[in-house]
Amino acid sequence: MALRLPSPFLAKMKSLLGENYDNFMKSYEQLPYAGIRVNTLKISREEFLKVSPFELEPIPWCSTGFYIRDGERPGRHPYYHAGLYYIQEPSAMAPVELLGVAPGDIVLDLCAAPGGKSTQIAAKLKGEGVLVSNDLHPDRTKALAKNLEMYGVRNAVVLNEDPERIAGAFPRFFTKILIDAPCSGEGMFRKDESMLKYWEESSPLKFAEMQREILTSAAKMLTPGGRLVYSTCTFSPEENEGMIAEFLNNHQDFRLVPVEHSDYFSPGETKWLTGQGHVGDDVLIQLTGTARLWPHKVKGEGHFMAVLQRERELTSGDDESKRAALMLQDHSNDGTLAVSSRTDKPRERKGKLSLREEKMGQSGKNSKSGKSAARQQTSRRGSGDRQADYISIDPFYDFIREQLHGSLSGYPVLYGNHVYISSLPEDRLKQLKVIRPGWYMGQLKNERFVPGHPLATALHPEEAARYVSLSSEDGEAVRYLKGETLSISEERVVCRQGAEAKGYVLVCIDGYSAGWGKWQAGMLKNEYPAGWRWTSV
Ligand SMILES: C[S@@+](CC[C@H](N)C(=O)[O-])C[C@H]1O[C@@H](n2cnc3c(N)ncnc32)[C@H](O)[C@@H]1O
Repeated sequence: MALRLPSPFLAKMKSLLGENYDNFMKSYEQLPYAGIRVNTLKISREEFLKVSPFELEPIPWCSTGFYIRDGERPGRHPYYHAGLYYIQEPSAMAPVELLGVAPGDIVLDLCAAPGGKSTQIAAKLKGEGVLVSNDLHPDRTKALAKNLEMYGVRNAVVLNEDPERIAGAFPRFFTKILIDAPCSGEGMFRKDESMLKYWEESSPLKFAEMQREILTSAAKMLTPGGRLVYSTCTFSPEENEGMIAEFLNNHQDFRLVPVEHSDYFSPGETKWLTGQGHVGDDVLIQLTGTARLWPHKVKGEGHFMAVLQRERELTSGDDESKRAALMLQDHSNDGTLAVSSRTDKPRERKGKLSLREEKMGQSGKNSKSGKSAARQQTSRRGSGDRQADYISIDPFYDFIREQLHGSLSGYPVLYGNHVYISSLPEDRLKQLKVIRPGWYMGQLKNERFVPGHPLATALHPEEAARYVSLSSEDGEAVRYLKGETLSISEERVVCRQGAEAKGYVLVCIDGYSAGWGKWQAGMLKNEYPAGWRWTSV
């Protein structure tokens, strides 16, 4: 059925596009393009090209992105569950490519759910540096956290906050910021018809209001010399060139970094700004350096991107960014731990961490209830006992020493009896609504440590004491993903020197980690979490 586009939208596009309008309209006669992006945290691009179950065509603006043929079902392959690729609309892969992320960067993805761009940023960080992924909407942060876990990201913190509150906690802190802004979604009508339901003539102005606030908060968090990419999937000038013009007018210490225009990156439309208030000539010239992806010019949906940079000159406010860089360079001098399976337990902590008073997902404003939860735990364990406020983390250290090979670096954080390794010190997150303070290790239970699923998905087989690899082709992998117990002979359990086959096993699909199992006497007990299971027939 043909797409029924709202007539005020069509009239607007006609007046904006003039002679290009007919070409633009023809794009709605085509099917949207489907894409996947290789997750290089788990597999290299070259390896993926060798094992890909799909016919791939490179996406010109993203070296790890590929078009797949219409009708393919990439969500129904075991490699999807092993996190080898992310299913992503091709144009949506462009903004992160312009952010220039390098390992060691301190990155904020401010409007991040469900995590397409966060997983792309994480792949570029290669596990070094910090990724803070935030979304305002609590429900959407669940999908965000799950995707970061599925794709084996070790150094992400997930927040559910208003950007202005994050700005209060992290002034001039981030070297890179992405704002993939909430927008009127005009560029996605072909891909996602449901966007049409919410569109009204007034939508662009409504969203512009939100975007203005988000940009203003983000500006406070960027280090001097840092880079900010602003992107939308809409055509309206108020949300795009107009928003950036206003931002540059109000932020004299920012300049636009021009995007190199090409067959696919078209220049920003400065002539559309007429009547949008005063825009100086200097700003107008800069704005041509923004970029648009047009559905009638590229194989992808409509997108807009602007790259902004904060001037580098040193001011007194630099102290915080310098501290951030130092903090990341040295985890060892401030009471935090470099957790390594090859070294002994750090002595200064005596194997214990104090219980955190707030519970997961509770912000400073809810900390009262967090306190009472902690108190209840204390009283259950007996008042007057000085140990009552403490939980032994020893079983966790025992687990990593016995089961893992290699080093895990970061700040160990306890939320209740849940252990995380965070890329930020715990006190940096104190006042914020934290969904995940870091990489989830597992749970301390009855003086034992039960490893969590995200610990497994981010490991490589050589880091585990033992692993077993299931084939994606003979149905065994799907049976594991469905939660079945498998019969696995002892010879198939690959053990690190000195380890016996019995115990926790990293379960891999064609050599790529997917979850835990527990092997004993020829049987692999399934530890794949119920909520993640393969449900299609
Ligand atoms: C375009 S979507 C982001 C898509 C995401 N970047 C990705 O690649 O998967 C915009 C997101 O902004 C979130 N959002 C809306 N208002 C926000 C605000 N004021 N601050 C932060 N996030 C906001 C929405 O919940 C939505 O998830």
